Amino acid sequence: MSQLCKTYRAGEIQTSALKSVDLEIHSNESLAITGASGGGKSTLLAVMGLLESFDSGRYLLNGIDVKQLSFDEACRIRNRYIGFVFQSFQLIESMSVQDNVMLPLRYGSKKPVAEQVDWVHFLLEQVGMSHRLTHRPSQLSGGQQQRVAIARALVMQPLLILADEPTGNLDSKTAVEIIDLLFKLQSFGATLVYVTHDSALAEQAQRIVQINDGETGVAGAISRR
Ligand SMILES: Nc1ncnc2c1ncn2[C@@H]1O[C@H](COP(=O)(O)OP(=O)(O)OP(=O)(O)O)[C@@H](O)[C@H]1O
Repeated sequence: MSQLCKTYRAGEIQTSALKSVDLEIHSNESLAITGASGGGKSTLLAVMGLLESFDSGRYLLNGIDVKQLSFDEACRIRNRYIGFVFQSFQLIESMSVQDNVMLPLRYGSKKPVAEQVDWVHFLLEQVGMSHRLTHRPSQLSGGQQQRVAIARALVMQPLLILADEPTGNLDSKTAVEIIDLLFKLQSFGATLVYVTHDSALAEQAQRIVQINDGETGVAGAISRR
């Protein structure tokens, strides 16, 4: 993305969240986004994940010019290629663990239901949650909820995993386990981008980008490896 700008508008109030962001992310790399509170990290992640629009600048996602996408095309690409993990897990309370993970398949997969169920069970096994298939999210610990959210993020085999403070609500031991899990996914070929305030967690990424006051630093990204 280059010279990307985003202003939130609510009536008379305008907040310039991204003023000029230049960022190139390579396939299969891991990138941590850090910076001061209110600097635009979550907004940047939301724009990257096609959850938020932007006003000006250019964003090419896997060669696709995002500005040219219709709403429906953006939804389809988001569901098919991008997996999200949020600080607050964002699981649907009225659904079981299994149904939460299955949800993206309902809209984006033509596989027979039996195959979908097998795939969901396999993923839940990978994140250590296959023993809680029928539980509701509130019946799980924070770390368990995040594991389920990660299984849901993976169910469409996304090329890009976007995680916004994925460990923000977890104790430090569980945080390390969750970050390790995210890196395991990256090692299978996905690109991993995560926002964190925790400098130790940020330093595990191949690159760290600082965003403050809506702008990436003068050097853009700091190369770590
Ligand atoms: N939905 C919204 N409507 C209006 N302004 C918003 C909205 N979301 C964020 N902002 C504003 O945009 C700016 C960037 O917010 P953002 O949440 O992206 O920052 P952040 O770096 O993720 O912050 P934090 O580290 O505190 O989570 C802030 O000034 C914020 O007040």
